[in-house]
Amino acid sequence: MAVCDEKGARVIEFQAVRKQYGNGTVAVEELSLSVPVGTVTVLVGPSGCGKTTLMRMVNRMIEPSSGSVLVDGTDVRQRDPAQLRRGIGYVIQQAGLFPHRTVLDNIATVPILDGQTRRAARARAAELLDRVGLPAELAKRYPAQLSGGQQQRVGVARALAADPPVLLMDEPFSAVDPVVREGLQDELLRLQDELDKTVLFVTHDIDEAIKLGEKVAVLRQGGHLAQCAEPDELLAEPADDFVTSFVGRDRGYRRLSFVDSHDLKPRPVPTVELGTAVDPSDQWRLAVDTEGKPRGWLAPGHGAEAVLSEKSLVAGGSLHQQDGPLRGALDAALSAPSGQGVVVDSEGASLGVVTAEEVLALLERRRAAS
Ligand SMILES: Nc1ncnc2c1ncn2[C@@H]1O[C@H](COP(=O)(O)OP(=O)(O)OP(=O)(O)O)[C@@H](O)[C@H]1O
Repeated sequence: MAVCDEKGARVIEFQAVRKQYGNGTVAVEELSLSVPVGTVTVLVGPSGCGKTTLMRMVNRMIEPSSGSVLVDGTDVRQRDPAQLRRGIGYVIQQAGLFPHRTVLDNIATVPILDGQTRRAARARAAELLDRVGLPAELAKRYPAQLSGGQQQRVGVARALAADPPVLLMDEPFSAVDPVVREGLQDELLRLQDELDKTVLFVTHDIDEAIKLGEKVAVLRQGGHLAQCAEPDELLAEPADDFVTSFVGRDRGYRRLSFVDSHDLKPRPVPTVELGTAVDPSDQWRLAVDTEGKPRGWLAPGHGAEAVLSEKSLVAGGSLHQQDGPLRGALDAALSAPSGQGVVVDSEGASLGVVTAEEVLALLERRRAAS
């Protein structure tokens, strides 16, 4: 049986928990898993594999048939459910907001129940609105007057309002489109950097799991824990055929997200500055602004303009942040019209270029060295 057993403090601990529903369905089968303090642990697996059941056992919305769930070292059965839930934020798909309360009052609900004055709770709610990246003018709107992504942000703000040490998030971003979803994921990572909550996050999307989880627990049908590992390890060494097929065919490429690029050396590239005169050339040249930030490429044969303007340029590819994950470097090279990925510093100024060949050669050298 795969077990996720960290040394050190754990906030949530599942000890041989099993759940069989009244109709005989075994949703979770003798599963042990611990969620370390201050980490994001993701439960991922196909539909019906028991993720939600497992998560809801933490706040006693569902009771296990056998085994125990501990929060902060105490069996949750010894805790009063209402009191237990105050210390556990809960975010669900479609946000689950109260439709007849304004955004601000939705966020302030739990602190008011907790005994805060309406004024203090609303002030805190306004602060949280800002923290989850929503403009203050949305405060007086009702949930139906928000987009799906905005509603999800309000859902996250509401869960954070009582400042709970633990957050349960059940497919919170699955109802929004991929672009909004990516924004919400980035926001969660940024918030987590500041807040250091212990988060148990459920998704059926392996990409989301790998992006968000410091630990990823892969479940398979019948609530079996197939593997629990850091994302990099999951991609590098899937425990069995099920995990291999679940993490997908392009896992080699995706794994580059966890490989650093500190020894990748950008090469100098011929550059031309926007707004200046340029001569013709048979090479691709990188166009930059006065601060050295890339603005696009000037194709071979172009030039001889009195003043170089944006309309002469071919749009550039993605940019690779110096020392960022190697996937970014390969992507920059593959997406650039010149085949040369631009490496930028923290200010966004160009440091030079790398080709896909150079990225692969670096990987080869590292492999040989290890
Ligand atoms: N109240 C219930 N009574 C009987 N069976 C249930 C009940 N709730 C869930 N199940 C069953 O238990 C299994 C696990 O369900 P659960 O909702 O935990 O899975 P899940 O992994 O969260 O699925 P999804 O990704 O589709 O939300 C499923 O087979 C489901 O049909």
